[in-house]
Amino acid sequence: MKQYEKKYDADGRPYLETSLPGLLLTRLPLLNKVTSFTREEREEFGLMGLLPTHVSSLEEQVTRAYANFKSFKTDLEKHVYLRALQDRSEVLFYALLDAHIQEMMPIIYTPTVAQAVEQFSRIYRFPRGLVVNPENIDRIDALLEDTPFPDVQLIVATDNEGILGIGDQGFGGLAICIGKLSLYTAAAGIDPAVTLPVELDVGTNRQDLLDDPLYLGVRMKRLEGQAYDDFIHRFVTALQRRFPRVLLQWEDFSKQKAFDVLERYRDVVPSLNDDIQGTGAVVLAGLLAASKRSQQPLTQQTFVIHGAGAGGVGVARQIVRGLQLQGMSVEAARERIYLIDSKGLILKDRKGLEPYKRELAQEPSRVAGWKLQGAIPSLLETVREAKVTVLLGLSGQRGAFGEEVVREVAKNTPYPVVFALSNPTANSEAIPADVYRWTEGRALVATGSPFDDVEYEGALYPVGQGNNAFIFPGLGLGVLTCRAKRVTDGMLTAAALTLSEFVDTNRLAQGGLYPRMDRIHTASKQVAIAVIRQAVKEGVCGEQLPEDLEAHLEQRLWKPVFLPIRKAR
Ligand SMILES: NC(=O)c1ccc[n+]([C@@H]2O[C@H](COP(=O)([O-])OP(=O)(O)OC[C@H]3O[C@@H](n4cnc5c(N)ncnc54)[C@H](O)[C@@H]3O)[C@@H](O)[C@H]2O)c1
Ligand SMILES: O=C(O)C[C@H](O)C(=O)O
Ligand SMILES: [Mn+2]
Repeated sequence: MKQYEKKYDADGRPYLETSLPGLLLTRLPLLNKVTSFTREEREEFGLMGLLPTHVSSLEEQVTRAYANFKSFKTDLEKHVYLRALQDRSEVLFYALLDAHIQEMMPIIYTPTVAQAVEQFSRIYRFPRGLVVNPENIDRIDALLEDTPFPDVQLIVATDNEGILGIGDQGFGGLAICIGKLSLYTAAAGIDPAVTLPVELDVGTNRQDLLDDPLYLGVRMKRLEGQAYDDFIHRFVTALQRRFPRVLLQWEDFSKQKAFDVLERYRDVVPSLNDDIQGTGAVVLAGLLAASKRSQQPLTQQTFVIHGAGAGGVGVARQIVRGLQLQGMSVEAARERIYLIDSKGLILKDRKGLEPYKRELAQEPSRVAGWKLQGAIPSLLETVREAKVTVLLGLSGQRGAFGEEVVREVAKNTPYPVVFALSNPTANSEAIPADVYRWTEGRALVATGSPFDDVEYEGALYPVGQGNNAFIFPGLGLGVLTCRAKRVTDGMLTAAALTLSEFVDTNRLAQGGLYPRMDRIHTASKQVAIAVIRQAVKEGVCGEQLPEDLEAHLEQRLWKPVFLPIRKAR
């Protein structure tokens, strides 16, 4: 169904043209102006007696919506309110978000989105996105014909197995795709009408979900092996047929599947895995900012990555690229990175070592002289013996960076770097206030979920949010704008370098390694420009763009304003 067409009047002013009846306009989130339908529109669409007398401005509506938002006590209630608002009027939702991004980001995204995922079958309201499951995959071409908008350019899809740090969530993972796409629009001005969240409902291994009478997903154990691969393959090939230029973001796939799916399709459709690549880029940006702050070159650091899944390995790979740019060989760079999973330090001689961990496993000879309690070095032992200076947490293990470990890092360097990147907040490897205390305020800290700035001994330390949200919206804007055929590693590195330069000097001097969240628009635009320039360099652009990219981007951004609506004649 074509809901509307965007047109321009004789003076070049945009308006929406639709043939739908008035009542439907009040039910469709991209057409609904709520109390802002003008007198002319009310007249033209037969809404005269159906709406309140006063015609509100968008600002008045934002004020009213904000008061409503404030009236809710819990974060989950606030989330439900915002999501319902989004389903009622996208313009109002994004205008409200724009005005209060710092306050509302944690409600639509981490940490509250984790509760929304867990409670999804209880808070469900309106359909949003596409649900693909083993019962309808046979008709995938027909499903893709029925999307609410005919020009899908951007998809976030999940198989729900590794949601944030809370694991297999079955059907509820759709809430993450919705949240990520909201950020694409809020941060990078992507038109909501070209986005589509996709639920790949391939089952769940959570017995409690399967036993829950209210659970909304397919009631079966997860598809695995060939059946899983076939399912994904049918989805991707149907997408290629229907939306050949769509950018596909894989989200919260777990471990081996995350790597397999990314590799299988990254040269087939423009696609990225946010947890592997977006996270890698955002962490490299933070490390470069840390290095600027401490005046200690990246090449002199020794890294521990705690957690060797999509996030951890993605970060390791991107650090290797960062070190290569500074003149190190791949081999030397890999030797600097110690990857730790639930079994301890990953060594090359481990039996049954998963393929995606191999490139980053260390030679056993490198730990031969270490003083160890057991056969495999623990986190603490690795930090001590390898003289680690940078701790990166991507394990989802709450409190994994305890006092002993952090103090040990602080012995090895004047500027210990501690990034507790696991989400949501409850899964954070450390609490920033503790880290500052344990390091006498010397640490350079970042977290995956938002934390308040910390006051320590009279000084204020802003805690930067090291979250891929600083990468994917700008990356997507860049890819869509130049119609890039691929998402390359070079584009992610370019995004990281640009973001690292973006933190202002004052904030950096206080130890803030990422911009404040209310600068995410400007940061995303700069990321987009860097991505486009890199795409041009690598010859993967599908479109020639004008020299003044900033102006070009500015005029193509979707903005939350009510456009006039006219009846199609
Ligand atoms: N800040 C960000 O932008 C960002 C981005 C991606 C992931 N993350 C976070 O990283 C965490 C992991 O996500 P993922 O996508 O890599 O998941 P994943 O399922 O792919 O991998 C999880 C990994 O955690 C590790 N792990 C589990 N228990 C451990 C233990 N006791 N000790 C050490 N390691 C252990 C394992 O190595 C496992 O491979 C999550 O909490 C997620 O929120 C943060
Ligand atoms: O969703 C986030 O907040 C970041 C990341 O993609 C994650 O899985 O934790
Ligand atoms: Mn994720």
